[in-house]
Amino acid sequence: MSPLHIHAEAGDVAPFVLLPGDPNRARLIAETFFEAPRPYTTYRQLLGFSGRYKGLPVSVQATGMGCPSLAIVVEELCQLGVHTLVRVGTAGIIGEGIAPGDLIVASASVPQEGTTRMYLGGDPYAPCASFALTRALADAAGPGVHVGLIQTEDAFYATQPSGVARLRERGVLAVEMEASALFTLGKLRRVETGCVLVASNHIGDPQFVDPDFLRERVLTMTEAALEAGVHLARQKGEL
Ligand SMILES: O=P(O)(O)O[C@H]1O[C@H](CO)[C@@H](O)[C@H]1O
Ligand SMILES: O=c1cc[nH]c(=O)[nH]1
Repeated sequence: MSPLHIHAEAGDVAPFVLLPGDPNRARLIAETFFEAPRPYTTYRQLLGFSGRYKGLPVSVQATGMGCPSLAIVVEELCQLGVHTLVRVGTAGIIGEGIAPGDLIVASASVPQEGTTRMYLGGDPYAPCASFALTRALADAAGPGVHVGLIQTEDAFYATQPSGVARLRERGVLAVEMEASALFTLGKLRRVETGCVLVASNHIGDPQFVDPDFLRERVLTMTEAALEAGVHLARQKGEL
């Protein structure tokens, strides 16, 4: 039976899934990288596509913006039998030395959001990504990648330039809106999770980087995520 929001059956979705927030990015990824891409869900514009990359069965599934939407999508993907979930997102720059377009692999994320709090009944927790997947993402992203702590937030416009120094002092590299709930659900549902991001703006910038440049960097990020999946599948003898 199909879950409530991801209108798909077991077998429609590959065990390895990329998770962009933006549905147009999901389509771009499927059309650019997948052999024989096929859509499996369009409900609420949470677009999902499956195909193959270098022989590896892969899917890309839009999560929408924010942890509540991501959590619905991740729960339902778990019901459909996935084992690895990689967020491929965009993020605002906090860390020194990070430039627009740079890639960031999140090893953990400060859960400045209500979804993780609700799952854990308010208990303190440290949402972190799966180690082997994170290492594979960092290796595939190559020289210049930033690896470390990020922060996940509910309110895009609440973080202002005046708040950057405080987060920077704590070692936060970037802010975005989904990773901590993904990492938390990964632990709760026993699936592997990782996150790679493109730095899309400085905090407080009235605009994101140039759309053509962002598109090019999104494709570079996505290729790294897919290569990490291929690497891990080969390591496990699945490819
Ligand atoms: O580009 P995506 O993956 O949507 O990620 C970032 O962009 C959105 C905000 O513009 C939020 O979802 C944030 O996490
Ligand atoms: O959450 C986000 C995502 C991109 N850029 C930001 O400034 N914040």
